[in-house]
Amino acid sequence: MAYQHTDATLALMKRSPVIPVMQVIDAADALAQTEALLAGGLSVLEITLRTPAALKSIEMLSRAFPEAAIGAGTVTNADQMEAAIDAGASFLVSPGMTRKLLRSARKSPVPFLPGIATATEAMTLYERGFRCMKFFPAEPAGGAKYLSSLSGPLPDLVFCPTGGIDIVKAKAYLELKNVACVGGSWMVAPALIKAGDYAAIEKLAREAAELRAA
Ligand SMILES: O=C(O)C(=O)C[C@H](O)[C@H](O)COP(=O)(O)O
Repeated sequence: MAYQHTDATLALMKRSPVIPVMQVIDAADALAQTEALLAGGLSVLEITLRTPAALKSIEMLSRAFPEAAIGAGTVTNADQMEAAIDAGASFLVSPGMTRKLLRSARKSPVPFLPGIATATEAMTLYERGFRCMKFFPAEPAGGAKYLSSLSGPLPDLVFCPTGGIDIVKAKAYLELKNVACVGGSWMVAPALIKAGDYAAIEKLAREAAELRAA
């Protein structure tokens, strides 16, 4: 059975060439990061559920910035999926996929982007009706060359590579025909956040927003 949010997932992936993968410290930081990223032209934002402030931030940001797509990342179990949806996340991302997550995704009102790192995992998801997937961890798993090799036998699949990507690598991934967008944290690096350098975040976001998928 085709995954019901496939078209919505694809539209989301095509909305922006880069999805920033954010770790938020607190509400003030979440707000400042989001303002900088939006000012730079990136409007699909993934807040990882890796910090205690994540869920509350998703709730606050999705109210404050209805023009942006505020999603939840690092969704590794069904309870987190439910909590992220309750907080108002407009999409959900996982580094992988489990049976339970896929079952919950079928009931979710918002798109879910599951992760794969091998041809077998990609085929398993395809068998379950998914066409859109995260390729994680992109660089350690084989990089652009590896992902490009999947497009021959698996031409219907569309990927968002994430993990170890910077602006230069992002450009190479976006040239692949099976890539719609890339994910990464380089424009919201912990050092920039620690220094409160939101101007640099805006500048890096602008540079990322100017990249284009082939
Ligand atoms: O949290 C998740 O859902 C993940 O899958 C991991 C993140 O996407 C990567 O940590 C981002 O990669 P970097 O750009 O190398 O920091």
